[in-house]
Amino acid sequence: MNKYAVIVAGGSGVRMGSTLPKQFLPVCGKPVLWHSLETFLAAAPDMRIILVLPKDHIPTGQEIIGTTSDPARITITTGGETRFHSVKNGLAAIQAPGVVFVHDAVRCLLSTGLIHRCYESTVEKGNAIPAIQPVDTLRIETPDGSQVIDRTKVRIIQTPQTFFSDILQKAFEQPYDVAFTDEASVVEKLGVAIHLVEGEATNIKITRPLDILLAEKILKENLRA
Ligand SMILES: Nc1ccn([C@@H]2O[C@H](COP(=O)(O)OP(=O)(O)OP(=O)(O)O)[C@@H](O)[C@H]2O)c(=O)n1
Ligand SMILES: C[C@](O)(CO)[C@H](O)COP(=O)(O)O
Repeated sequence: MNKYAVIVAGGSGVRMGSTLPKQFLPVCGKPVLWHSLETFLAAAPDMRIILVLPKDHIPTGQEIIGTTSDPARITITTGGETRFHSVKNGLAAIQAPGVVFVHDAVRCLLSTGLIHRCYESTVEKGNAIPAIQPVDTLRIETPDGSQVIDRTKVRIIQTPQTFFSDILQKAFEQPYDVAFTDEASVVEKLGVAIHLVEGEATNIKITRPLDILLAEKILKENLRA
């Protein structure tokens, strides 16, 4: 079956507060984005990657692709106004039916094992959304204050969110809604059931400066293991 990774790197990284968007910042000497590309290239020899980049950073992206182990398997497309629009642009570059992994470029610590788990679960159940359990106590704000909620019923959602291309492309024909914070929310609006798979605690989304330090530490430990 054809395998496509749509790796979205079209954001500006406001919460990181750096001039250079966070996907280009170094972690262990290589750009964040490079680590994500290499893991997808390593996951399957027939994996093709569609990399979604901000318009102004396409030359930087091309340079990074040139330093990967297989630049020929990576094509570039331009990002949009929101993550939804960037994913939609990426999906437009898919030429033939297959399984599609939509992944945040800034979750650069995912393992090939997680990619394989998502693939197998998609083939079996139609889609796969990585999720982990919260470790903190959770409260929801109410008009009177706040109420504790049952954390055993809550999951933290990650990427790669994995689907068959036909359903994903159809879902992304829907008009944009601010409630679309990930692919699962877009596909679910078509009435499709969403299947969670076990995510990884180390599959963090690099968002703030602290996350760069955490990513360095996790990557060094992984390399040692
Ligand atoms: N218009 C956008 C916005 C986000 N993304 C990508 O979606 C992923 C997750 O988004 P997020 O962490 O929110 O990134 P930013 O939007 O860049 O960060 P911020 O919200 O802090 O500005 C990132 O890899 C980001 O580059 C994208 O491709 N296109
Ligand atoms: C897709 C995602 O990473 C799942 O946790 C998340 O929803 C992206 O959110 P952001 O607002 O773009 O950071």
